[in-house]
Amino acid sequence: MDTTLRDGAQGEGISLSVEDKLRITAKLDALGVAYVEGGWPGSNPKDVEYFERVQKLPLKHAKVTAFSSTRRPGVTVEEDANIQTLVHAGTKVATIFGKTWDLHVFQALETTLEENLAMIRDTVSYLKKQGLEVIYDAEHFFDGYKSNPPYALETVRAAASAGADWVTLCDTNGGLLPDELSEILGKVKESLDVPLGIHVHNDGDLAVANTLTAVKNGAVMVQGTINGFGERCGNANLCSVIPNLEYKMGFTCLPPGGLALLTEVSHYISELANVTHFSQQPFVGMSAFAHKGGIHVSAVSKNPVTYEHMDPALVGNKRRVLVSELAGLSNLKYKAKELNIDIQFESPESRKIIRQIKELEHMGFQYEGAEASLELLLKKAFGQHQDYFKLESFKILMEKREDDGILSEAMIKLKVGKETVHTAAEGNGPVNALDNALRKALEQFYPEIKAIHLSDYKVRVLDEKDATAATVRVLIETTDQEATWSTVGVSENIIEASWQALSDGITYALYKKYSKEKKAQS
Ligand SMILES: CC(=O)SCCNC(=O)CCNC(=O)[C@H](O)C(C)(C)COP(=O)(O)OP(=O)(O)OC[C@H]1O[C@@H](n2cnc3c(N)ncnc32)[C@H](O)[C@@H]1OP(=O)(O)O
Ligand SMILES: CC(=O)C(=O)O
Repeated sequence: MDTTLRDGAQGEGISLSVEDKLRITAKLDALGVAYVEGGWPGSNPKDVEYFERVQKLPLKHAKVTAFSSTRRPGVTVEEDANIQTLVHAGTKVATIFGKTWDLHVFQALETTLEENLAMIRDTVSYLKKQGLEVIYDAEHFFDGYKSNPPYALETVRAAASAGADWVTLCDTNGGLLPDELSEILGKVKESLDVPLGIHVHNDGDLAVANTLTAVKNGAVMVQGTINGFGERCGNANLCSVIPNLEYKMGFTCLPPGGLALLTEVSHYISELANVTHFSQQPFVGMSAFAHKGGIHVSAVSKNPVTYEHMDPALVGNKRRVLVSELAGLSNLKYKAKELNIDIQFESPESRKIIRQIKELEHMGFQYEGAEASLELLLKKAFGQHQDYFKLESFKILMEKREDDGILSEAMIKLKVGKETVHTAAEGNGPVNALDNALRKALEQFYPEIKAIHLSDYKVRVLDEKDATAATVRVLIETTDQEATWSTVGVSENIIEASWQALSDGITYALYKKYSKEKKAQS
């Protein structure tokens, strides 16, 4: 059961529109998730609209479930607005959370232990009478059990005897240890005969471990979120839970082919949630199968099992090799093959380029984040590059006027083939002016440049103690309709570092286009 749209949306910085929620529901359905918890209709109009519209989605696998608490103390289910909105949400499944922990009964609900049991019973039996499948989430089950074992068991028995189809044990505060979970789950199984689920938070960084332990001990429903989004430190990350269960433990969670969609789904949901995807996320992160150390790459080239716990393709991810100051010849070999560069590996040039990369990284260049600059460097080292233009000079003027803000203007002189071009352009800053002047100069020769734009510009000060004289690294991301590529520049002068990255970005675009055309012709 995926709860990205409900508990995931409780994560700091996550806000999904109705449209986003519908698209995520369809994506989770395509992945093959059995239950999608879509939200809490009694909470806000967005979720009410979602439940209205989700009924029209043609879902193949997923049952959509709506969430709510049990009725409030001292009111009937018919009088409780939350329960009534839940019933009108139009789903066939409802998830209800109720209190297990006596401390919560006294201090959060401010009621009695008996009334809490009645709230659970009344709510579950009412929803069953409405013909709904009911998942009962026992909030704080483990903390409740530690505080008062008989009462904790009584709450879940109340839900089961009222007809709950599932009882989910929750580690709501996320501080549980796997051994504690096994022991308590064992006790629950002795006194409850209903399918058990598990819902854990990640405050002790153990949500995945606890979830796997619960499944090993008999839980048959897992609740979690894509990328582990969720309240505080998040929920059990389904992108880790699913491959561990399927690939390592032999359980089936998704229909055939589902596992291989996991990386795509994880990135898609990050994108819609507007959250940068965590590169080191196990299984689905960009770095999950990225090899940097020369020793690792050497061995992986011989047999990937040497440094990979599984084949990345099984979860739809792929192997990457990074070239940096920690590279050996093996990194270069792998990268050259990937980039289609013809290299004599045992040649002095290969050793020379590795040395050059290490020296450049020592100066502050960073090629693992700037693969386009690396590709150009390798092409140059092996005589396979082409100069599409050559800089003769540039000049930048900046003028601050009292009433008119800051004006930046760049003048640039380039050689393209035998012709010399001289142009000027303004910009809202010196780098923008330089970028505009460079494009203006080149557009008459390479009109395709119009389709290219800068999509990111990052500056990092490398040696802060030198204050304004410090070396800076500029990383630029350039985009056309098809792809995005990154380039790097390093200098004590921010304009020079920007120029290096800018000109590499444009050169790479031209190289990409013309090498594609050359290939098509041959
Ligand atoms: C463990 C979990 O993640 S549970 C899900 C948590 N998610 C959310 O809270 C997000 C959605 N929540 C909301 O939109 C709002 O909190 C609402 C609409 C549900 C309630 O809003 P309000 O009526 O203004 O109440 P408020 O949020 O201040 O307090 C929560 C109330 O629910 C009560 N409550 C808490 N758990 C339960 C429960 N299991 N059964 C019944 N009532 C409960 C609390 O005692 C408190 O009651 P009080 O107002 O009498 O003190
Ligand atoms: C139900 C729920 O979200 C929790 O206990 O964490």
